[in-house]
Amino acid sequence: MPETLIKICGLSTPETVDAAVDAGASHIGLVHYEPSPRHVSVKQAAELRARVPEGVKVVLLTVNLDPKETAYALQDVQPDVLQLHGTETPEWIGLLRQKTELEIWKAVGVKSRTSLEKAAKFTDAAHRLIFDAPAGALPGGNGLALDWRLLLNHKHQMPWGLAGGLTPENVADAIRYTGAPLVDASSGLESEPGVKDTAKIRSFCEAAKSARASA
Ligand SMILES: O=C(O)c1ccccc1N[C@@H]1O[C@H](COP(=O)(O)O)[C@@H](O)[C@H]1O
Repeated sequence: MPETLIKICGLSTPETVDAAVDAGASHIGLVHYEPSPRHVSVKQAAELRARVPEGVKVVLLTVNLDPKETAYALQDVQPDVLQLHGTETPEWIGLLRQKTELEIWKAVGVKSRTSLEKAAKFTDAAHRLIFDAPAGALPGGNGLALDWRLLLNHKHQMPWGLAGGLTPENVADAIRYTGAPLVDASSGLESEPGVKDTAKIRSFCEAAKSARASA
């Protein structure tokens, strides 16, 4: 069984970035979205990005950011992946893909099997889908889980990942139940909104790795 990829998102300090790298995360997520308690400016994101060693990928997360701001952020941060967590269309993502070599992930809120079927429209546009709970107070990062049963027997047409309310306590079950090739967590690893807890980051990575080993 291939390794489950682990994305730790919403990191905003050097200490928590280092903790996620040391714990074995494959992806470090930086949220550039002002309404979020995890928002980092382009300058902060570029500084955090610079600490991440080769071999660990950096994901810049934006929400309906306009094309000029997106270009500016990509140029300064130089992420490996751009995660789009708003209502970006396949057409817009397709245009972006023509202009950059970057890997692009599209987050999709899943409330029914229909949501999964509709996500097929991103097949030729994005490189990976991130299945999250439907939007709440924020478009994501609400600590809400989607109904994992919806993913059972779903025929995935492209690479994907599971997000939404993942914690050190439930991530192993999530991996075994859904077979997710990538898990993505943010608010479940915090002591308060926007404040990551390094012990939770470590426990999450350990639990995800042990689930992969026992699957
Ligand atoms: O983390 C945020 O603040 C955020 C803001 C806007 C869009 C997405 C956001 N986070 C992403 O949402 C999912 C699920 O997060 P959670 O584990 O339920 O808190 C994940 O991809 C986060 O990176």
